[in-house]
Amino acid sequence: MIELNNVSVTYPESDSKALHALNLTFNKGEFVCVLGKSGAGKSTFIRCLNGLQVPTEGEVKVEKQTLTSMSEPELRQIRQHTGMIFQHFNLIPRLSVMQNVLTGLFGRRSSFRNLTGLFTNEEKSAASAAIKNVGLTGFENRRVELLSGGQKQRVGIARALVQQPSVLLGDEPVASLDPGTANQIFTLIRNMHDNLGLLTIINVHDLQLAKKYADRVIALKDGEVIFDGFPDSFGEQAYSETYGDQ
Ligand SMILES: Nc1ncnc2c1ncn2[C@@H]1O[C@H](COP(=O)(O)OP(=O)(O)OP(=O)(O)O)[C@@H](O)[C@H]1O
Repeated sequence: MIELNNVSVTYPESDSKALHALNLTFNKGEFVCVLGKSGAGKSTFIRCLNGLQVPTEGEVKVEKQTLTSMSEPELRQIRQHTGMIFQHFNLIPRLSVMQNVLTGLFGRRSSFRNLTGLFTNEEKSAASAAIKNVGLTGFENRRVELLSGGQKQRVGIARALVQQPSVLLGDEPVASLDPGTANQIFTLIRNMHDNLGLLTIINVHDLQLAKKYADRVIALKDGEVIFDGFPDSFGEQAYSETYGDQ
């Protein structure tokens, strides 16, 4: 479970708040899409959920523990169980699919073992299973720079999967993909979410994707929550409030 209590973020050298006193609770099993136009605060919000962004006010609690008061090992433990997928995939282009997926295991290994680049057979089997789950069996040794955008995002998902996450966060993971591929990636994420009983929170530009895949939609405007409810309840009024100038 993730809980935000009065969370605000003000960036240095900025007059306005990127997030404004957010109070939200997310439970295991929820598939949440976060909508909002450019600059609404979606990325800042997602980054607050795994401690990449520290709130200027308020607190974020994960499993009842406050992120900001956690020790480094505790924070590592939380991050290890939080998979993250990104718009630009954040892969290492010259490395293979297998090597990229194995980096998902770094959080649970010592820095020394990570430096050696050596992995146990068990770790390699876990990575192979994740690669199979995203439909990339046969591509294990392919350099990721040679893959299509959709295939790269599948590698990103496999890297998250190998972490054995309980939470999956996505910052515009399909914004660089064509609509057909975006749908395939969302189907894959939704299946993974259902099979593993995750809490999934994803920023998305496309309202249709949010309506099709999410259980809950949150809309942000100028750092404030202006809608929080079922996708079917997100109608014309909410749309124009979110994307218009009202
Ligand atoms: N590092 C930063 N320093 C200063 N201001 C920032 C920084 N990052 C974001 N902002 C500002 O905070 C606000 C929210 O930005 P954020 O990136 O969270 O929005 P977003 O909804 O994710 O936008 P987009 O869809 O364009 O990625 C914006 O006004 C932005 O200009």
